[in-house]
Amino acid sequence: MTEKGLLIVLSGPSGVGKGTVRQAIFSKGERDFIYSISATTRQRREGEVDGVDYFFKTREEFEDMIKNDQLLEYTEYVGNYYGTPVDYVQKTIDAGKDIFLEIEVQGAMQVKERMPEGTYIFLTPPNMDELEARIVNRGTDESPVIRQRMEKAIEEIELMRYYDYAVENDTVENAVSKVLAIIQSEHLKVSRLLESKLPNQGE
Ligand SMILES: Nc1ncnc2c1ncn2[C@@H]1O[C@H](COP(=O)(O)OP(=O)(O)OP(=O)(O)O)[C@@H](O)[C@H]1O
Ligand SMILES: Nc1nc2c(ncn2[C@@H]2O[C@H](COP(=O)(O)O)[C@@H](O)[C@H]2O)c(=O)[nH]1
Repeated sequence: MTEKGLLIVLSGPSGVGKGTVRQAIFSKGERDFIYSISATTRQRREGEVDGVDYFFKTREEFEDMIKNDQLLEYTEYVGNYYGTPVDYVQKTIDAGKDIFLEIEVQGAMQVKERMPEGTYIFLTPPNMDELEARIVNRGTDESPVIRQRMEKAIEEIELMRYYDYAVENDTVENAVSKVLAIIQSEHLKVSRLLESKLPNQGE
């Protein structure tokens, strides 16, 4: 039996460092991880590339994706749609590769309903002042949007209990090693399960 890839959902409030931690994990090159590129109707930020950071869509295009069942999950977050194209996720897992979804909490809960076998990791900030400082220092959002993101963050942290793991992103290095340890242990669980299903070689 071929081992399927893991579905890894890295979630947590905006600005906590999901992207930073995920990129640091990918650049270590320890496994052949794949990133699930989301679709969004949000305006492209300076430096963002269509098809690399996001698939940038109009609202009409996004609503067509919803109608055509092309999304594993989607949500409206601070005035824009965000969603995960389903085909790519399924094909990657079937090909035996691990796929990372970097998404907010409402979407993560939808994925958990559909794919409970996934690994759900919630990244937490050391405290709320540090979270706000990270969003402000990133310099990508105006004050009203920062306020909305911080209000959302309080609601999102309430839902942390529905995740399999919580990892504090105090330093990127610490968070990366904790997430990698979780993935390694999830792989071990899958391998042991597969071994237990093989016919006994000694018989
Ligand atoms: N451990 C850390 N210590 C200090 N700063 C950090 C840490 N991790 C990330 N940052 C910084 O915090 C800011 C937000 O990080 P990042 O964009 O990765 O967050 P995110 O959770 O992916 O945000 P979003 O969900 O809005 O895309 C960035 O400027 C990043 O450099
Ligand atoms: N439910 C989903 N949330 C997503 C997806 N892609 C990104 N996100 C999350 O949205 C917020 C805002 O992102 P930003 O790029 O505007 O800062 C953040 O928490 C992202 O993780 C998705 O496909 N589905």
